[in-house]
Amino acid sequence: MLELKGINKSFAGRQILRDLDLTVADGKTLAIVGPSGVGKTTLLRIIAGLETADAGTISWNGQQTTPDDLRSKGILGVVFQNFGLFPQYSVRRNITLAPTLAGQSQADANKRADQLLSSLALTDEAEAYPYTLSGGQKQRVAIARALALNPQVLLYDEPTSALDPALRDNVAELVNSFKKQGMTQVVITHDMDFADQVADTVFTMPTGGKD
Ligand SMILES: Nc1ncnc2c1ncn2[C@@H]1O[C@H](COP(=O)(O)OP(=O)(O)OP(=O)(O)O)[C@@H](O)[C@H]1O
Repeated sequence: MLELKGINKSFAGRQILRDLDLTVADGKTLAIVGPSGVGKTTLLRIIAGLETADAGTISWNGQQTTPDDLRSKGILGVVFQNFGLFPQYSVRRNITLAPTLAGQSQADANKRADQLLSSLALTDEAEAYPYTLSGGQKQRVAIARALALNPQVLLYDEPTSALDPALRDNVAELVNSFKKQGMTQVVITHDMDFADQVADTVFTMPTGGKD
């Protein structure tokens, strides 16, 4: 179980998050919703270790931890809003880069990447470069990359915002299929229909943080 307690964050003296508590139950999908500017991405960046909270704690299975630890141990995988793919690398290399940097052999990383590519209907794109892919394909590569380290929690930032509306249902199907496999997922979204399709629990960001 991932737990955040008393998270505070200000930018230039303006408080965005105030004493925010959040619990992500194992095997469930939590949607974090709220209007633009309320601090959803800031919260995700704090969980992912890309931003530092001014105060508050993060625990994993009851033990206090740090976002860096969660990511370096491969507990947490993040799917970024604009996919964050490395343009200079093939799809397969995008997926194997983190595992090989973490010490896996290239052969093992390739094997896992090929399994993921197959399960996400991307086998034919393995050698392609990101710029040649459609939005939906880029999204699935970003998901494959986040899954490559076998995370226990998958975090998505606005997974439908860069997609054609018709592709939203595909992403919802994927999220729901990962749930069936036992994955814990956190989805940041302003798309309430998408939240309804995937979420066990919807957490509405409090707007009280802003001065
Ligand atoms: N690095 C930063 N420096 C200064 N202000 C920032 C920084 N990052 C975010 N903010 C401010 O914090 C507030 C919350 O931003 P955030 O991106 O977290 O909101 P959001 O809820 O994700 O919005 P959206 O749905 O539009 O993406 C905004 O007012 C934003 O301008």
